Amino acid sequence: MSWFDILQRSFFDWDSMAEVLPNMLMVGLKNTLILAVASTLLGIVIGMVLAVMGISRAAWIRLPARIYTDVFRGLPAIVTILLIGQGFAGIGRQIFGPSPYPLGILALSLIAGAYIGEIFRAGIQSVERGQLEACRALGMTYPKGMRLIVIPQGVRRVLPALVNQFIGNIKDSSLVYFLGLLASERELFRVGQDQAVVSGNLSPLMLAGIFYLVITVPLTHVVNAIDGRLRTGRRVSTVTSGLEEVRELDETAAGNPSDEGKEAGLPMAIRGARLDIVGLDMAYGDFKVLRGVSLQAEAGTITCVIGPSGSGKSTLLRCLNRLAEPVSGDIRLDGQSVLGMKPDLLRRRVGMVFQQFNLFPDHTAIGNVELALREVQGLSTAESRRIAEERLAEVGLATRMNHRPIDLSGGQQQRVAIARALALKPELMLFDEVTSALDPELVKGVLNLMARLGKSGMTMVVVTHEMNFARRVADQVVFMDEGRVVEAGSPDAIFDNPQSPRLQRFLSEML
Ligand SMILES: Nc1ncnc2c1ncn2[C@@H]1O[C@H](COP(=O)(O)OP(=O)(O)OP(=O)(O)O)[C@@H](O)[C@H]1O
Repeated sequence: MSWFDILQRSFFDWDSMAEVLPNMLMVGLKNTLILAVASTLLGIVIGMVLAVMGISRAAWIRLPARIYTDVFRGLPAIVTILLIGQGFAGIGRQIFGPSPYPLGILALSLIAGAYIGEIFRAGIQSVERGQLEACRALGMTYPKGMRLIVIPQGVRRVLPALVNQFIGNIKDSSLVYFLGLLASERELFRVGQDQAVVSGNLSPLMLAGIFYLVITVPLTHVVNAIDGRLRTGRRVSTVTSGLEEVRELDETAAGNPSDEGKEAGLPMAIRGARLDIVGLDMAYGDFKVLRGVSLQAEAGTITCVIGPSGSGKSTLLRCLNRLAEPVSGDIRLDGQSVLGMKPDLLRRRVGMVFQQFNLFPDHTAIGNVELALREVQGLSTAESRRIAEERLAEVGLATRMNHRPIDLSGGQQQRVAIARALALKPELMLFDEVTSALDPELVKGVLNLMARLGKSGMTMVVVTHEMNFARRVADQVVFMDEGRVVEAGSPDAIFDNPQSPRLQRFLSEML
């Protein structure tokens, strides 16, 4: 007999394969899928609990999750399966009857949970900090921001790794036969192995191997395709030049002529609050970032904060909506101290726009704007949508409401972020270097929008390096250095008649 014939008889004996095929399908495949699906689902539940524990700030919550993960990831799967399957056999019999099958699922889940927990944790921690900050700035509580934005984004990022885990469970399910499964519970491997003994060749086992590959290989490719699609959504190609964007915005402004009490392009009537900051101190550990900052902003005015890098401008802004907590001093909105308010209630009154936009990438432009209206303000879906459409139209994005952030230019993204903050009708708006991340030709559109907003009655505090903007639109300009307000006054006083040598030097470098 030739080598070819010997190999064919051993591995590809069609008769042996045909004989085992019905059993392979009806018993083996069914049981393998039940074992793998059930243990992955239970593993996902265990993994999610472990991941949430693992990112807790409390060490006593993190520690048990760590120990669990180390133990179940460190032990060989077969050891865990035997320890659980045989160690708990008596209890298992009382609960589940003579079948060791449920204990097999439990053992596989405990192992999968340890890996899935680490996968989830890595995914959640890979979501940019700005996403949670944006949630909090919109008035969401920490758990709500995690549930609605951070965890779904993190989980989506690790979808391929989760599928790998499912594939791992399909393969590990072949170890469960060590528990002595009943004939009706045999999985693919066991069916193949038993028949191999009967037929005297390896063909039934080969067929089991082919079944494993038929399940796992296409699955990997399908999930990679789904992952790619989820990552970007349906891409819309819209290349708009920055100059075109400015024209669009100008048209929006002209298309909404001012009514009584309403400004061009921003028909929403806004009532700004008066802001008083009194002797504010803030420190990161021992490092004092703000030192006795005091300043007032009348309702409906624009205050531009300028100063060198590291002077504490962003920190001051973050104290105003309590993304950073001051050490001492006071902040008052219309005379009411914000330090006694619940932060999420305060943030419904104080909107914030960030340098990096921090839009939610999985949501469209309109989805970004309506989310907090629904989830924070509790408005109906229809009402949230109506308001979101209005706000987006006002910032010149009526035709791009269904675009995802990835399909918008930086300037358009920043305008969505402004619309998102405006939708909650804040009394005070904070802008943290909102044009610094934009290409130069996109800056003008955003600045023009902010200038229009400033005329609408909104109180605005704007941290900016755009000196021309500050000179043109600010009611007052505040110069900060080393955590202190060094000089504050009208744009003319600050830019044309600076008093302190530090401001003079700063301006000579900036202008
Ligand atoms: N989370 C933090 N932990 C520790 N130090 C921080 C933190 N955030 C900011 N700082 C430090 O606090 C100081 C003030 O930072 P802040 O961002 O408020 O300054 P800034 O004037 O806004 O600067 P820039 O214009 O560069 O953003 C800097 O020295 C910065 O390194």
